[in-house]
Amino acid sequence: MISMAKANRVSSVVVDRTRMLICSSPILPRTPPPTHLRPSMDLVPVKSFIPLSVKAFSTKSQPSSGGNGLPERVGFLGLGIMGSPMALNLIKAGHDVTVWNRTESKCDPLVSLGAKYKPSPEEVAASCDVTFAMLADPESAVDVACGKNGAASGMTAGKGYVDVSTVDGATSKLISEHIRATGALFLEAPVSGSKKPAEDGQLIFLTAGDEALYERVAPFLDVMGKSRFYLGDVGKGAAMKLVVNMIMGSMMASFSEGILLSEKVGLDPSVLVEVVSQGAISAPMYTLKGPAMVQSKYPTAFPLKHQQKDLRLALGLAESVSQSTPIAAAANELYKVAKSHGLSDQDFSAVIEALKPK
Ligand SMILES: NC(=O)C1=CN([C@@H]2O[C@H](COP(=O)(O)OP(=O)(O)OC[C@H]3O[C@@H](n4cnc5c(N)ncnc54)[C@H](OP(=O)(O)O)[C@@H]3O)[C@@H](O)[C@H]2O)C=CC1
Ligand SMILES: O=CC(=O)O
Repeated sequence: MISMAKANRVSSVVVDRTRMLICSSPILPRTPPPTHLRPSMDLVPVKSFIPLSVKAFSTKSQPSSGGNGLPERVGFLGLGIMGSPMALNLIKAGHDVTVWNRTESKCDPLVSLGAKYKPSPEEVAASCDVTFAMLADPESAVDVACGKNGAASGMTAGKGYVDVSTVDGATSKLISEHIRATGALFLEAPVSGSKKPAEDGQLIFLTAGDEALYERVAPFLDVMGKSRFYLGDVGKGAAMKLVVNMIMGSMMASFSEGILLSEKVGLDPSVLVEVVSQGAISAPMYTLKGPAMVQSKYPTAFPLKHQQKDLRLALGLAESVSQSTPIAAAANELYKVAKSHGLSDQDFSAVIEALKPK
């Protein structure tokens, strides 16, 4: 179902995976649970632990089968900027997709294209072999997976849960615990790449958790993405994603300062964007967003509130290993100011507004 060119790109990363597994670093030290993980939350209790049987699944990435020879039924929870195009690509590729979203109306376009609808995460999980979740933040990811009528309540042995939201490692481990207690398998698989790569099936998956599930869902990841990395134990995928987005948030803050400084000293900021694009610090992100930023336009691809969330979580990760991150800490403050100016739902490039005199 994927083109040969795409298949080749994907397979080259899979070969590299062996090296990545060998190079993986020790597990990070434990950190105190964040507020949304504390016991006051209305979570469905973890059932008694059922040992995993990785032998239950093939270690080959295809064919995609629910273990009964029939095609896997795929669930998708969370149809925001990212989840909608990801689920759409699965439908377009001919998969049997069942969707749920908190705001039900967002399911309609996908249902009109052939998706099934279920009224709760639990019912999606119960009716599907593998369920993906693409949710806003740690709180919503935990609620949808482990809360009342959450996905874990519909999980049983033989099923799989793949959380592609950007969350911290502690959140991912909590969700993993709830899912695995049902006998099902868990994979965290946050994505690098924004709205357009999601639409184009060009995301980069940063996965960790049950390797048998990684192999099993590889055909789906290959529909939605251009490459995939398997990084080891639960938490490693979350950590990789947070480090990448920490760098990205600082880059955007620095670019914003440059645009405004160039303007103030009488340079044309559009020329600055062009100069940057031709040199060693060129980045697709600058080329894509720079021209609009110069015109004070921020069409939302990656909401600013999510970038600030990622910086916050990355700073927590850094603190847990006593790694100094002063640049990211300063950038985080800037995104917080931007949020206080009502820019949460704008693209994260709107952080430049926080540097303008009000
Ligand atoms: N946009 C991007 O460029 C990228 C985003 N990401 C990450 O992917 C995730 C999703 O991002 P994106 O699609 O942009 O975000 P959106 O804000 O567009 O969508 C968020 C989704 O989460 C749901 N949601 C939020 N709160 C709750 C809740 N309490 N209970 C149930 N569902 C809830 C929303 O439901 P509803 O529709 O009802 O509001 C919606 O489906 C985030 O973790 C983000 O950091 C990763 C890579 C790129
Ligand atoms: O998380 C955002 C992205 O562009 O990647």
